[in-house]
Order: sequence, then structure tokens, then C-alpha cells
Amino acid sequence: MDEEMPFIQGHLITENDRITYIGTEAPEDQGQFTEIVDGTHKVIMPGLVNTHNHAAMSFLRGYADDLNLQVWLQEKMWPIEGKFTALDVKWGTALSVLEMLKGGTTTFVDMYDHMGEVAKVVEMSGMRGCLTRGVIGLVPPEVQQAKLEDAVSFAKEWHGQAGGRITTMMSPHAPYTCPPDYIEKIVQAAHDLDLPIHTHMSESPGEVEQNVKQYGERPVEHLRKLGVFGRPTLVAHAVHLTDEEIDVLKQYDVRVSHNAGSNLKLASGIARVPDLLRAGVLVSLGTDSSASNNNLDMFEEMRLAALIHKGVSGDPTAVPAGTALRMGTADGARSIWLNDTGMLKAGMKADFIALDADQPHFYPKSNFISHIVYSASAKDVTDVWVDGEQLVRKGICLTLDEEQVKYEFSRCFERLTQ
Ligand SMILES: CSC[C@H]1O[C@@H](n2cnc3c(O)ncnc32)[C@H](O)[C@@H]1O
Ligand SMILES: [Zn+2]
Repeated sequence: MDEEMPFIQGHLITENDRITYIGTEAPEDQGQFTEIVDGTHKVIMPGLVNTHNHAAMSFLRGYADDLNLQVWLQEKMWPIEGKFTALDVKWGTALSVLEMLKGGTTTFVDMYDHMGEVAKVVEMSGMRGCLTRGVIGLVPPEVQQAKLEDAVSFAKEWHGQAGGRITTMMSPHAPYTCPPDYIEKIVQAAHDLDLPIHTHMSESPGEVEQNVKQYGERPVEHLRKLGVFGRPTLVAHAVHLTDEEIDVLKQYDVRVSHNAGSNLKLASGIARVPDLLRAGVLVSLGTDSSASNNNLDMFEEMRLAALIHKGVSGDPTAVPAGTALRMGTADGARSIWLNDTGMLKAGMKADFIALDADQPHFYPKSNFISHIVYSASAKDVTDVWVDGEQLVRKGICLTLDEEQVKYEFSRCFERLTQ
């Protein structure tokens, strides 16, 4: 991280949606700029990239705590999610987008239903989103078909929209919710549209066991045989992996979204992140939804990633601070095939954030990589830019009306829970 993103006292210049200069030299003619932002007492860093979320599930924050994945999903999430309308998805997502933007996340991956609503919120908010209609195939064939068609038409309509800020993927929800022939159809659709695949994989021990019972093999081999890894793939969780499976992920360049907070809360286990990193697998960080986290604070995910692997391995260098920071920024962007964001460098997209570094927990002002990972939180973010546009100023979101979002969210919540 040090080489890619040195901490300097200096200047950053943007033009339109790009960073054009970053360095210590002050630009000569300051009159040429339309706006000058004073960065005294600020840390400027790349925007955070959350590579796994279900934003509309903000309604379910605190709804079902202290349960394991299968009980949580089958007995709590799915029954109430069955009541979600497009309007609920709109305002549930808007609340999450507000939370993410105010907390310094500039790009997120979202897998859900009613994705047109999600895309409209992303478009209006100015954020960057890699969006995907998640499909659960435990339904009659005609419903499966309709869901797949919905996923395809969403991707066709929105890929590349919002000035290129929206990209899309195809998503079988998980091997345990999508029969093999359905997964093959989704892979074919991804191939036809030239899109990546995003899926949940090997999150809990129970699901791995069930996969072996039902299909005679573990999820990685199952998905490999179904052709999933023939497409660019991002898997969420990947907690329960063998050495051989790690090799397969590396061989197929499968990217892993590590969701430490969610995995801990649902008692799913702890992913083998140091082994994945050693094998050369690209690992990024995700919050999963606020129903299993229960916030969307990517600083917390960086901190957890840096801490828990030290704890379980007994190796204090298992995930160093610089690695956690890279997983939350540059590697997050790369893991969703965005090669021009996630770093502060001339030529990259102007997606960056400012933290108020004049707070006690940022002193001494010495090792900011350490401070960002081990001391900071979403609350430290003061300003956010995406594509060179300022979206948050002094903690206030400029693109979404926070009071309106909270009001409409609360109306939807009352209806959903009455
Ligand atoms: C088909 S839309 C997304 C679907 O995923 C569910 N979900 C949320 N978090 C998790 C998780 O950690 N593992 C598996 N599935 C998850 C969510 O409830 C939606 O139904
Ligand atoms: Zn998930």
C-alpha cells in the first residue's frame, strides 16, 4: 500500500471525472481552478469499495439477531422479504446509500430484487454501483424463467448507465438455492451479455455438507463444473474452503468478497483470508446487509479483517493494516473489474474522501495507514467525491435529502411490520 498510496502533504487536482495530478508541488496558477478545497487537518484517501451488500435490507436491521445463517434466512429473512414492494426497495436502498456515502463508501455491489429501483437511487445519489438482480431458483420453471428474464432485462437496461457509474452482473443467489440446470442458464445469459457472475458460496458448514449430500461434491467443484468460473466471477463469503479449492479459485481468477462482520454475527466461521492472499487470490471486503452486520461501515470491515486473522492464526502479520486498506479500496475496485478507481493516482477516477484528522484518535499524526485501519470509523468522514462530483460536504449528503429518505423509509417500515 505504501508504494501505491503514499501519505503526503500535498495537492490533488481533478478535471471532470478524473484525478489529473497528485503530488507535493503546488500548482502555479491557482486562478485556473473553479474550486479550491482546503484540506488542512484532513486525510484524503480513496473512496471505500463495498463488494457485497443487499442495500434494501436496511429495514431488517435488528429484526433477527443471534441466529445462524439457515435459520436467519429461511425463518426470518425470506418470509418478510416476500412482502417487499418496489417502493420498499427504493427507500430501503436510499437509506443504505445515505449511510454508505456519509461513511466514505463510494462504490458498492448490490444483489437484490427490484433492481431498477436500486439503479435509480444510485443514479440520483451520484454513487458508483455494480448491481445485480439476485435469483433464487427454488420456484416453478415458469417463475425461474421470469426471474432470469428480469435479471437479463435489468442488465441490458442499466449496464454502463449513469455516466458509466453503473455496471451489472448476473447472480444465481447460491448453489443451494439454484438447481444446476438453472445455474447453467444464468451462466449462458452472463456469457451472452458478456457480464461477470456474483454469487454466495461456501458461507456456512451446513451448506457445504448439503451440497455434498445433494450433488456429491463441494460447492467450488460444483460451480466449476457448471461453468460459473468460465465467466469472471466474484464470490461472497468463501469461508469454508480446502487447500485444493483455494487453488481452483486462483486458477480461475475468482475474486472473493470477505464479509468478516456478517460471518461472525451469523456464526458462519472465519474465512481463510491469509491463505487466499498467499495463494494470490484477489480478496476484497463487503459488509453484507445491515440485517447481518448491522451497519455498512467499511472502516469496521477493514479493522475486522486486520484483527480477526491475527487472532485465529496467532500470526500478527496475517493481515497487515496496509493489506486491509488495499482490500477496502484498490482491490475492491479491481475485484469488480473497475481498474480506474480505488487509488489516488493521476488518470484514475476522482473517487475520494476526506476524514477529519484533527480528532484525538488521529494523534499523533504519524502513521495514517495504521490510524485509518485501527482507529477510524465511518463517523470521521466529512466529504466525499465520486467522478469528481462532491456528494457529501461537511457530513451532509448533497444529492439525497436525508430527512425525506428517513421519513419515507419509516413509512415503508411501518407498513411492512404492521
Ligand atoms: C436474491 S436477492 C438476495 C437474497 O440474499 C439473501 N441474503 C442476504 N444475506 C445473505 C447471506 O449472508 N447469505 C445468503 N443469502 C443472503 C437475502 O435475504 C435475499 O433474499
Ligand atoms: Zn449476501
